[in-house]
Amino acid sequence: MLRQELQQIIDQKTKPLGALGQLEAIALQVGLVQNTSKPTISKPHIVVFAADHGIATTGLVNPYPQAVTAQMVLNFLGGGAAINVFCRQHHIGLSIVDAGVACQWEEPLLQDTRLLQHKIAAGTANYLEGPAMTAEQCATALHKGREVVQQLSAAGCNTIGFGEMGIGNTSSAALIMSSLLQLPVSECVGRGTGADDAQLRTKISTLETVSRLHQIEALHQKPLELLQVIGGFEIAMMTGAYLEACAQGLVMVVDGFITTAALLLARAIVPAVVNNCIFAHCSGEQGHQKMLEALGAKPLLHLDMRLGEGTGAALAIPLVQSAVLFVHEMASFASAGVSEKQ
Ligand SMILES: Cc1cc2ncn([C@H]3O[C@H](COP(=O)(O)O)[C@@H](O)[C@H]3O)c2cc1C
Ligand SMILES: O=C(O)c1cccnc1
Repeated sequence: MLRQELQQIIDQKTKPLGALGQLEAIALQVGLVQNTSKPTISKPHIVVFAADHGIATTGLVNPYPQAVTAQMVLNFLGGGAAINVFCRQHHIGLSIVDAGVACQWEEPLLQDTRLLQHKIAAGTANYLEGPAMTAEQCATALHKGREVVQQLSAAGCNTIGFGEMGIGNTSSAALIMSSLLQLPVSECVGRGTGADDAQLRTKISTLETVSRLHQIEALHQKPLELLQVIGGFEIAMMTGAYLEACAQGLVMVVDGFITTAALLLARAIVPAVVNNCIFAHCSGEQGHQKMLEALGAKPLLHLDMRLGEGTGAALAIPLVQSAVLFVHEMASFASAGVSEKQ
């Protein structure tokens, strides 16, 4: 049995039993995902999906203006965002996807292959007024997310993390969490990019209205409908991306609040998707810890980060690499002539 074989390899390394803690669990998990006693991390990659949210034009749920989404996409392409810094530091590949940013790019950006152009529409519709997207838009977004992962997998990437950029998307994530975990909206909504007390009260009451309007409580076994009525294009593409990464046998490193909400959707569609997931960190966004508990996840890092973009995943990928490297490179008690426990 592979599990026993891997455990034995780990236990025979020159260290007290279990002394590499969570790294040992990760080594075992990566071996099982890759179905080998010699796990490897090759071409680790982060994909940032960017899209706008109709609700963000109201200013009821987001401290920053909608225009920041497009501005941050330009910042990603210019190499100046946090995710750029961490990916450069750790030699992680980075792709930026326009899933539905509310702007018209001009030349030469339209020809710039570093921005994957999968714009479904210029932002979702405002879900205070109706469904965020049509069923067709939702299906197309899921499919595009799958395609992005297929291409990376075909190019030799076996470890992937997802990030997002979309002003207002902590609201979609909170509604997804509320429905799928059957929790009151108020327990799922956090301050996002920094709502003050008054803004937080408005955000909660607005999202409670949305929850009633679309009866999201009743959609907990209908993840696609839920995604369609209150989701975002970046969240839909991430959901498809998780499903494809699972189908391709990739290791997935899960980032923060919004990316975990997309994973909750993917899990509602294919429960086994979580077997391939390593949880990078516990975000400072209220609600993330409860999401992680619901998934039975033990995040690697606790840094009070609440940024998104895949930043937590980028910081955790080196730890996953360390876990795999010790399996390959550490001596065993026998090979190094070290005495075992009496
Ligand atoms: C400059 C800036 C850079 C960011 N990078 C990620 N986010 C994060 O904040 C947004 C969600 O928060 P909310 O729901 O409160 O709008 C997302 O775009 C997320 O990725 C950013 C937000 C800002 C302002
Ligand atoms: O945890 C996250 O991913 C997060 C939290 C707040 C704002 N944006 C992202």
